[in-house]
Parts: sequence; C-alpha cells; structure tokens
Amino acid sequence: MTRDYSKFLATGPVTKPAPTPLERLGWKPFFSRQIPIEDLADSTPVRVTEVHRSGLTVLGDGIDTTIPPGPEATVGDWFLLDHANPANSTLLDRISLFERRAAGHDRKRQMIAANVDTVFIVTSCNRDFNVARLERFVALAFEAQVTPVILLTKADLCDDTGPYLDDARAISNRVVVEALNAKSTEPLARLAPWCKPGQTVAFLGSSGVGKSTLVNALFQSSVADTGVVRADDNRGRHTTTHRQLHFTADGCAVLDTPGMRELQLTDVEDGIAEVFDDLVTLAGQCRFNDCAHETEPGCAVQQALESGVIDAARLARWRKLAAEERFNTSSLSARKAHDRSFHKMVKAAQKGRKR
Ligand SMILES: Nc1nc2c(ncn2[C@@H]2O[C@H](COP(=O)(O)OP(=O)(O)OP(=O)(O)O)[C@@H](O)[C@H]2O)c(=O)[nH]1
Ligand SMILES: [Zn+2]
Repeated sequence: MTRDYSKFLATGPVTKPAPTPLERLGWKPFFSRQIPIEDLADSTPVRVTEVHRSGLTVLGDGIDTTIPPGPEATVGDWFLLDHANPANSTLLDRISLFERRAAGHDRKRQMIAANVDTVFIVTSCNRDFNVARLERFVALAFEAQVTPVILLTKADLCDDTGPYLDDARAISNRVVVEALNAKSTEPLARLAPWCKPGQTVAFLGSSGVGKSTLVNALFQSSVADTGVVRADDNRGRHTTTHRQLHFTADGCAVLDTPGMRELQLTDVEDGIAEVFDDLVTLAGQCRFNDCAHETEPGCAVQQALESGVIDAARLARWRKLAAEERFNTSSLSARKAHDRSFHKMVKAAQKGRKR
C-alpha cells in the first residue's frame, strides 16, 4: 500500500500575512532600515499625502494629522513623527523622486512626488501615439528611479494594435507595454500586477489619453472609501477636494497631482542614457572621445548604422532628445546669452531689410 503524503506537504501558494496598516500606506524595509533598531519600537512613521503652504497632511497607523512645513518634503515622503515637536520630524531617504525645474529666474528644482514605485505612461492607439514622446517619458521615469509601464489605451477603437505594441516595445526591453480599453472592466485586472497593496503608482501622458478613466477604474470598487469628495465648508456647498495621494480599498496609493502632467525634460541625462543604452555603449567605442557620429573616422555608431545593427530614426531621436536635454538644463546665463545673440541677429536682419 502506498501512503498518500501529499496532505503533509506544502502545496499550493504560500499565503502571505495580511499587510499591516503601515505597509498599506507604502511602508517598506527600505525605510525601516534607516531607523536604529533600538528606536524602532518607539518610532511613528507617517506618509505625506497632501502638501499645502501651511503644512503637510500625513497619515500613519491610526494617525491623520497635519505637521508644519518643516524640512523640504513632497507628497509621498515618509517622516518619523516627533510627537512633542512635529516640526522636528525626521524625513526619511527616498526610494525615488520626480522633480522639475520651476519657471522663473533661478529655475529652482521643485519636487513633484517621492517614493513612487510605478509610473504608467499613457498614450492611445491613435494620433497621440509618438515614440519620441514615449522615450522622453521613459527617460524621466528612469531618471526618477521609478519603474515605467506603457499603457496604450483606446485599443477598442483601433483595428490593429500590433504596430503600436511593436513600436512601444522596441523602446526598451526593460519596459512592459500593454494595450487596453480603459473604459471597460479591463484596467483593474490588467494593472493589478503593479497596483498591489503597499505600492504607489502615478500616471503620465497628454490630455485626453485616458489617465482619469484609468484612475477611476482603480477606484471603482472603492469610491466610497477614498474620501475624495467631502463637505468643504459650512455653507452646505460640497466641493471635490483631491488628496494628492489617495488609497484604493486594496491599499494601493495613487498619485494625482497636476505637477506630474507638466514634467519637463531637464536633468535627465542618465535617464536618456538608460533608454538608449545600446547607442551609448556604441558611442563609447568610437575612436575619438568627442565623436559627433557624423563623418569621423572610426565611428562605431556610423558603422553600426551601415551594417543595419541600429535604426537611423532611433539614432536621430536619441540625438534630438540629448540635445534638447542639454538645452533645457543649460544655465540661465547661457540661455540669456543665446537669446541676446538671437535678438541681435533678428534686429540686424530687420535693419538690413529696411535699407
Ligand atoms: N473608447 C475608449 N475611450 C476612452 C478610452 N480611454 C479614455 N477614453 C475616453 O477618452 C476621453 C478622455 O479620457 P480621460 O480619462 O479624461 O483622459 P485624461 O488623460 O485624464 O485627460 P486630461 O484629464 O485632460 O489629462 C474620455 O471621454 C474617455 O471616456 C479607451 O480606452 N477607449
Ligand atoms: Zn562616433
């Protein structure tokens, strides 16, 4: 007789313990490792969900409060709350950070969001689709240390999503690409791999591609729980206030801040190099350090182009993006000088015409 031991063996998936309240807010070992072991039990981690001039709204385990705008922080940041003196709370190191250059004279950097795990780069299977723009968004994500996922919406309005998928997948082998109908029941399941409890996600893309539709889809099962709509004043008027970071019923944090939509291509040299890492490697093999990859002898890039290893259009996009990045990142004085000389040139040309 053979005994059946199967019931004694661990079969099936190992069930994970339910996430703690802090884990649901996005707490990770990366953060707890920053706290000395002897302080761990007494510490009160809180996460910034709203940033106002007057203070930061923070959430923790059983905590929903406001702390003064102390050290420079942005939405998504983690603090160790100092109960006695909240202004003294300790800002923890970040896993990732989206930032942009402000308009104005000093073009100071503005932090947009911290500790985002995944950014969904959204475009549609129609005329919005533009490889160069996707490459720019992917570079931004890499620069911020956030995992990019490309979503191609309006698949239902498109006869053949194949070419869109092919072009998007050719951008980087490190980026997952999905085509879907954002208006259907699809998004919840299709985005599930990145929207698990404790994960923080954000959306990037032009107007009208379906970002709000996707966000709503993530919340559809839990609209009542989000607290997005609440009475805002005493006059009985209900206004919609938006937490910049809000949580689905499953405990996935969704970032919704206008700043994300205005991200520019500045200081993303490393991100661009990651998107075009094959071209960067080739460029490193050119005979001359300052090779412009045009007519120089011993140019590895031109050689690869001739032998069909790389694509001419992609090479052109890399050069354009890198040039644009250099221009955006160039100092204000350099820009002003450029503007002045341009101005002079225009004036001279106008004078010449009058004569
Ligand atoms: N058929 C179809 N319609 C879609 C899809 N995704 C979005 N739409 C529609 O496209 C329009 C724009 O969608 P939004 O979700 O508002 O786009 P958005 O990216 O949030 O736009 P902004 O708020 O301007 O940034 C809406 O009418 C949506 O219903 C899709 O996958 N299929
Ligand atoms: Zn070269």
